[in-house]
Amino acid sequence: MYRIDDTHDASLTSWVESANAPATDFPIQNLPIGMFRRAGSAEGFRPGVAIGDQVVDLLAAADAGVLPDDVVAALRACAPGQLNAFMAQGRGVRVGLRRALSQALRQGSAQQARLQPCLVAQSAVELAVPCRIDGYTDFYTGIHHATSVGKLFRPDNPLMPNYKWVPIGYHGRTSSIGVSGQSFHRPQGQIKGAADVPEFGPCRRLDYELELGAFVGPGNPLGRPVPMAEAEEHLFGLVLLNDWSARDLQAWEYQPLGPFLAKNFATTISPWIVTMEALEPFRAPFVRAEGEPQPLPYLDGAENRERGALDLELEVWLQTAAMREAGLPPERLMRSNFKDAAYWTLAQMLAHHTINGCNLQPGDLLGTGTQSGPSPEQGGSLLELTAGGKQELRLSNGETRTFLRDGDTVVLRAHAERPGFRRIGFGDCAGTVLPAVPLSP
Ligand SMILES: O=C(O)/C=C/C(=O)CC(=O)CC(=O)O
Ligand SMILES: [Ca+2]
Ligand SMILES: [Mg+2]
Repeated sequence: MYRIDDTHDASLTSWVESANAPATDFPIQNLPIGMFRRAGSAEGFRPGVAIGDQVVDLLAAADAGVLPDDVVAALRACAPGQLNAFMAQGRGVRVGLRRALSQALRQGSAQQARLQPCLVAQSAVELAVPCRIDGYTDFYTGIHHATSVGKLFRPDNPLMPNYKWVPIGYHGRTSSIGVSGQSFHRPQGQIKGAADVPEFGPCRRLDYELELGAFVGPGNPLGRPVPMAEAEEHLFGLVLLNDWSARDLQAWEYQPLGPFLAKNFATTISPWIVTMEALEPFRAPFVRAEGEPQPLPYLDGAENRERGALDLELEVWLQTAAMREAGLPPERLMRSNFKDAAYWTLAQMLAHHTINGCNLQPGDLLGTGTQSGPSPEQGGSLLELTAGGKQELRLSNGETRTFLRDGDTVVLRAHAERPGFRRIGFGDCAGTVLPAVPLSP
């Protein structure tokens, strides 16, 4: 088990000055991992770590002799643009990288001269989906989201009786997962019309969903469930995830098999994977309130009860085309906290996913489901914030929204903070809606 160590020390500062700014998402205590290349170049994407407004080129750092041998071997085993071989190694190698970089990037480090040439400005790079994602599963752990969306879709039966026993999920699609900066065309399809005869056209109720995505590190062999006591060892780290949703397509198509074309046209993730180690100081007890069903034994465990939850602030911001043209920044629509929103922990999602023998693989992505807070203004989707499209949201520039318009950019943000520790951020997860593509005749 990994616990807080000197890499979390709040007094640590870096010789990369921008990493010491109080508002940075990427202080020396974070060290998230992503895939980058110089903007506009045709070179392969390579592994990097964000520090302040810079990226440490990890292969260059390996050549400079700054990283331990097992870390270097795992990084060199990665195919271009694919972190999977590194992810497969598990916690030991990941902690080795964290400790080595924490030492080398510290103020006063003797390795500064060797590491300095391995830095590239974030403003000069482009980022990619960090690994090959063979499997993507989206859970439904946000109980406030499940209850309010359930009321809209099924007024008599909002929260199904299985909800408090089974971490509900569905298998999503990997081909349309993109990284922050992704833009996508408004989907079109079948929309429920009068008398159960559908209309065809562009989605009129386009929405976002505020989620976290957990990347799997080491996988499990087919037929061998991961017990709760080992589940955390299979988690690599977290990103933000926007599960763009076409609510009108969804309402018509979802019964009986669940989401299909309403959710597979685009999914946007943030580029930097914040490791489980960086989040260590923000673990929180997982408590089931009095009177709630206790998890079945295969979803229960001492470590999960003690520290299965995560204290993470989540936010949704919107920048409309008019705001952009007027030079106005995005505006915050809501905030929630993962520990108040999720009915199941990451470890429970992972253990449940494998209990039937299903094999997870390094680089698989588990979406948490929409993380709405307990009060109505904490909805993690427009569907909730506008009561199903019935109450317009008024923006500070005078515009209104029920659902997304073409040109809208949605930005998800997250950070963890706690007295005595540095604030850890995730960077932006931004995506923009483009107009629907007319069908060719
Ligand atoms: O049928 C329903 O109740 C709703 C299903 C979903 O919206 C699926 C989903 O993406 C769940 C989530 O993000 O929490
Ligand atoms: Ca979702
Ligand atoms: Mg999606």
